[in-house]
This record gives sequence, structure tokens and C-alpha cells, in this order.
Amino acid sequence: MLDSKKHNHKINLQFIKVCFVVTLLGTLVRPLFIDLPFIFTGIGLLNLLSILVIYVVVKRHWCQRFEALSVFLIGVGTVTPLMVISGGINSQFAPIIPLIPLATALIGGVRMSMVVSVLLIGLITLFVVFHSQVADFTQDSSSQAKVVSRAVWYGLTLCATCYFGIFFYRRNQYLQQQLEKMATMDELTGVFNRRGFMALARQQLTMAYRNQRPFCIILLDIDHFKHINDTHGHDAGDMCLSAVATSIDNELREQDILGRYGGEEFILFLPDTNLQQSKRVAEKIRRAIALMVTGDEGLRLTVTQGIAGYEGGNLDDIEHYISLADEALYQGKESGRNKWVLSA
Ligand SMILES: Nc1nc2c(ncn2[C@@H]2O[C@H](COP(=O)(O)OP(=O)(O)OP(=O)(O)O)[C@@H](O)[C@H]2O)c(=O)[nH]1
Repeated sequence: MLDSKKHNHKINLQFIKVCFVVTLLGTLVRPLFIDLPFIFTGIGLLNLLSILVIYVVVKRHWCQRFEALSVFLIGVGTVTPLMVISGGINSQFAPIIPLIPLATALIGGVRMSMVVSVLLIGLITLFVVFHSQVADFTQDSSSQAKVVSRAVWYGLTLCATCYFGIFFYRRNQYLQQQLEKMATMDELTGVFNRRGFMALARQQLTMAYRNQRPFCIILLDIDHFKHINDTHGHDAGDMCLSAVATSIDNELREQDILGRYGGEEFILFLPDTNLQQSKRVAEKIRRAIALMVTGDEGLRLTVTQGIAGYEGGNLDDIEHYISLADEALYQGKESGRNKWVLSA
């Protein structure tokens, strides 16, 4: 299970526990303070039972697809029966309702929170319309004006909590994306870092095997890069790294994956590409970089590339293809640089 899904699952379980405790307190403690008919305790106990059932269902992953919905049902299921028998909108339980869209947004997302808010506003409207039919065992005095004004207040509060829920949900998503980006992207060049590349390449590797489609790995190293750093400084070196990444990226298709594998080493995963086609890609990259002029000092660079590929049949792990590409790259360096070499 993904980390974020695991995290959501934990929050869902926490939410259910909170609902259980709130309902338990409401059921057991209230009769000590207010003289209420037994029906309140009965309904409270039924609520506790249903919450317990949903807790087990969620905990055991029996309905993963509807997990957020189960949590919402608990939220509504905890308060609705108690509202029905305790004066509807005048119920002491009604103020809990605006918390539900907030919780649902954080747990189930934007659409869920909006659906829940609309449903709850509908529920409140029904309570107002059928106000006189709602049994009020609490014997609280209520008037039509009081009911309508409270309904308007709850409607507004629901909209506000829905808005805040969605706001916090989006902020959370944004921060999560930023974190993921920081963990998988190379800050200097804007391409994937080794970790990001490996994660995507492993996925593509599995797909290639499943569909028996070819792929190629190209390992690319800038020639004599140490000389650039030593002669023109580290900043000029950094600028060259960025320029090389941009230049490679310009030669790739949308589905190709480019990563920075190490200091001045880049790595490419070319899905649906056989060795013949990858030679053409490598040559395009070699030529583009050789023609590139970088910075005010007009720096010129060349690169050497090692290519390894899979063309169907049994599959090895990604490290195997990288090490083949690395051997080919080494041969390229040994035999003069500024070239690409296919792995044997
Ligand atoms: N500016 C800059 N330099 C880096 C970075 N990462 C690694 N380097 C430098 O890259 C250089 C790599 O040098 P070598 O491994 O000797 O390779 P080379 O000089 O490119 O020689 P060949 O690969 O054999 O052609 C080292 O001087 C590193 O300090 C970086 O992020 N920025």
C-alpha cells in the first residue's frame, strides 16, 4: 500500500474511534444529567454497534474503495437518529453536523466534501419542512422562527466548514507534491534525481515485460568535465550541467525519462525503443551537445554514451541494464570519447 494511502487509512481509523468515544459519552453520560426516555440510550447503543462494525470493516480493508464513504456514514449516522428524536434542528447534537464536511474533505477529498455538504443541507431542509412531525422527546420549547433561523445558521456553517476542509485538503496536497518533487527531482538541472529516475524506470520495466515491448537505457557522461570545473570554476560547471540536461531533454519524446545519475552523469530510459532506434537518439543527443555553446566564455562540450537494451524475452532487473550501459560507456571513454557505444 502507498504511504499516503496508509496514512489516510490511519486517519480514518482515528476518526472512527473519535466518533465511538463521542457517541459513548453522549449515550452513557447524558442520562446522568437530563431525565430522558430510554429510547435515547437505545439509539445510542445501536449507533455504537454500527460504528464498531464499520471500524472492523475499515480496519480489515474489506471495503477499501468505500472507506471514505464509510467514515462519512458514521459521521451522519452518529448524529441523525439522535436529531430525529430530539427536536430535529433544535437538537443538542445538531452543532456536530458542520464538523462532518470538514472531516470528509480531509479524509475523502474535494468532491466527497461537496457531496456531503449538499446532502447535509438537504437533510437540514427536510428537518425544517417536517419540523412538526419530528418527535421531540426532550420536550424543549421550539418555534418555527427558531427552527428556520437555526437551519440558516447551520447551512452557512456547513458551507464555511466545507470551504475550510477543501482549503486544508488542497494545501496538504500541494505540500505533499512539493515534498515528493524535492525527493525525486534534481534541483540544479530540473530533471529526475537518481531516486526519482529509478522509481519510474522500474515501473516502465515491468510494463515493458508485461507487454513484451523493447526499451533502452542510455548512460551519458560529460567528457573532461573536471577540466571545465578546474579552468572555469564550479559555477560554470553547474551552468554546463543545466545546459546539457536541457539539450538532452529537447531531443526526447514525452514518454522518455531523463535523470541525473551522478555528478556529471545522466541516464535515460527510452520505452518502446529498440537498440536500432536508440542509436539514432544517442547520435541526435551527441550532435546537439557538440554544437552547443555555453555561457559568455563560449564553452564547448562533448558527451560519451553507453547503450543497453531489452528486446523481449526474459527480463533482468534495472541494475543489470544500467551496468551493461556503464560498461559500454567505459569502452566509449577508453576509445576516444564524444561517441556512443552499444553494449555487447
Ligand atoms: N560544477 C559541478 N561539478 C560537479 C558536480 N558534480 C560533480 N562534479 C564534478 O565533475 C567532475 C567529474 O570528473 P571526472 O569523474 O574525473 O570525469 P571527467 O573529468 O568528466 O573525465 P571523463 O569522464 O573521463 O571524460 C569532478 O571534478 C566533480 O567535482 C556538480 O554538481 N557541479
